Amino acid sequence: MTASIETGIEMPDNPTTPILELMDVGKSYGNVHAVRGVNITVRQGEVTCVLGDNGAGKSTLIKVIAGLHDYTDGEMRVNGEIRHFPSPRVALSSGIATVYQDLALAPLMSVWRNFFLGNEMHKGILGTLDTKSMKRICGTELSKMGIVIPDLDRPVARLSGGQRQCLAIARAIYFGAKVIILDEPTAALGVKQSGVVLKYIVKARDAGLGVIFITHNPHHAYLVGSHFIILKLGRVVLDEHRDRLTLEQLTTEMSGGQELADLSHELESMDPAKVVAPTQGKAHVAAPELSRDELAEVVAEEKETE
Ligand SMILES: Nc1ncnc2c1ncn2[C@@H]1O[C@H](COP(=O)(O)OP(=O)(O)OP(=O)(O)O)[C@@H](O)[C@H]1O
Repeated sequence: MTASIETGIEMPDNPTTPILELMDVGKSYGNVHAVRGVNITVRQGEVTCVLGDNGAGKSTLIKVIAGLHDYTDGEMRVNGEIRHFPSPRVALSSGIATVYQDLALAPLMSVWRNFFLGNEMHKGILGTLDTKSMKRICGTELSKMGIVIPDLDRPVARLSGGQRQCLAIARAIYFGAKVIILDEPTAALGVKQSGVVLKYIVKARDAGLGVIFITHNPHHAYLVGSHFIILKLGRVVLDEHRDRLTLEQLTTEMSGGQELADLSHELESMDPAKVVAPTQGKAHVAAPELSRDELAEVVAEEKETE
């Protein structure tokens, strides 16, 4: 193992060995197959984007990698070794950190207290809190990753959503993450704040981490992603590297891809004269108009079948 100069994070000696690999991984809850046959390779210095609609299996995938649930099929390898994590703590000690949407920050506590929450530094025989060192390290780590928070005593509740996300990510990196899973980090943010987080994802990537970016948003994913996986009903329906995929293709695939194309053809083939504009909130299709002769034919046919 070697340590990255920037972050002090241990990296595999052979950089070609993926940090994390899922091979045909499946997870069932009783009869419900939440994910099936999932293959994902996460490498250091790459952002792997996992996209999918509601119910696609994203949360289940996070839970499997983060050690909340064990997988029921396939293999998960960390640095080439097959692993089953019995708990999130074990996943974390193996360098896999997850930043959930609720961030696990204490809003009324200061920035530096949150940075060290659960990992406080102590000094002297009385074991008093080493406030000075914690503030110094917190400031250095945040500025190393390009986050400027002038007052580290400020309560976290007074930071912007983007800054809070970055603080949670910086904390995970400082405490040894090699793979960082970001659960929809831009979902609740506006454009500017999303930009703050996306820049930070790039910084984490450039510091040599393997980033798994879970999102609904193909535009955000495409700005930072090295490769893209779309899950649908628990299966991988797209797995492509950036150089083989355009934003347009990714957006189309995310919004339904082939299904939308089929629907579009179906709609185009419908006679517009037979589709009536919505009336009082209800769309209806007009009954086909028949000529007198056609009507007589239909009546005759119906009589025959009676
Ligand atoms: N604990 C559980 N027990 C039974 N079924 C579950 C459980 N958790 C998830 N599922 C099912 O597994 C499938 C995938 O759910 P999952 O929550 O992983 O999807 P998701 O992509 O994260 O969706 P969302 O974006 O809505 O959170 C769904 O059909 C869901 O109902």
